[in-house]
Amino acid sequence: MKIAVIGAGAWGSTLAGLVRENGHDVSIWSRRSERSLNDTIANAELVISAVSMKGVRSVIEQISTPIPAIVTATKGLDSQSGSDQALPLLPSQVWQSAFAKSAIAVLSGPNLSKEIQQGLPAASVVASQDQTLADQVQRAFSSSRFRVYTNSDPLGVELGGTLKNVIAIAVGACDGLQLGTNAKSALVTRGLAEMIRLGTTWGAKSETFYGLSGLGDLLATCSSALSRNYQVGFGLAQGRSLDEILTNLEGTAEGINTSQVLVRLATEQGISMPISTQVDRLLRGEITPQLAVNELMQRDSKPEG
Ligand SMILES: NC(=O)C1=CN([C@@H]2O[C@H](COP(=O)(O)OP(=O)(O)OC[C@H]3O[C@@H](n4cnc5c(N)ncnc54)[C@H](OP(=O)(O)O)[C@@H]3O)[C@@H](O)[C@H]2O)C=CC1
Ligand SMILES: O=C(CO)COP(=O)(O)O
Repeated sequence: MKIAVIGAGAWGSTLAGLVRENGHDVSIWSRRSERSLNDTIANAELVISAVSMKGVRSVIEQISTPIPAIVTATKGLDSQSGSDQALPLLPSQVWQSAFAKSAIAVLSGPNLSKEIQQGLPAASVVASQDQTLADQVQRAFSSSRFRVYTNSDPLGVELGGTLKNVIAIAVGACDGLQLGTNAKSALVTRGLAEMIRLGTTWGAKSETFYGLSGLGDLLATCSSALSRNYQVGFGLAQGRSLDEILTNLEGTAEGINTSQVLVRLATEQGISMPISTQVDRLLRGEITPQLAVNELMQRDSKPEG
């Protein structure tokens, strides 16, 4: 297949490597490429977008050629949408609104790019309402070291990968404060409950969040110092400023933008997101990591659920 990958960051380069290894004809575009974006994607049967959320709209605006099928691997929420109770758009929805006729799939899962680049085994999920596309993408990526499942709940798959980044910041802070394994397990579990509460209110299936793109990615991101989101939380707990952390961070931590968009809308909609709310306050410099822990521990007693 002729495949074009947009974005030559950590994830775009890794994804390009996976499909190239499977014998596909792969071209990759970045802002530093000499070849234009439109030339790069012309005649591609599949376009894979792995740009960070802040680049999605600007990339789309540059495209003037039709695209038959798009796979988006971005994990974020669009900050230009989602006011007055309207839901913020997910990356696939931004693509779909610009390319109404294109088939769209999302790729998400516990996929720390550095481990995949080292050749370590991993699994992922491709979700689409178009089963033919999901099957095609599954075949394009599957190998003895990259196992791909299909899923028919793209909204749940995309939200899982997006929301877990906020929880990973919380867990990074928990580890930075050396609060122990019990606290970390509680955060991950209650974080998942929060993801499911919001996700199902927004229309995703609860069971999707127990799969690779939800719980799977939550576990990967919350247990690895390779995660940029985890590193942000860890650094804040060690007393470093967000500016200093971002200056030294290798790559994008989507949870920062996601928490802002998410918490604003969850508050408007009356959806309880206590962990995400404390992460948002922490990132805004409104609270210290230790005070955020105190606030979470001293919330009103309630049944689990
Ligand atoms: N790294 C990982 O392990 C994984 C990352 N992801 C997700 O993939 C996305 C990209 O992550 P990653 O590659 O790690 O991040 P990097 O920081 O390594 O790369 C950022 C990417 O976004 C592009 N980009 C950023 N701003 C713009 C802009 N204004 N216009 C156009 N392009 C822009 C960059 O383009 P350019 O190439 O031109 O510099 C680059 O390709 C994120 O949403 C992330 O959550 C998902 C799974 C795993
Ligand atoms: O999404 C990821 C792993 O699945 C990458 O996590 P970070 O963006 O936190 O590095």
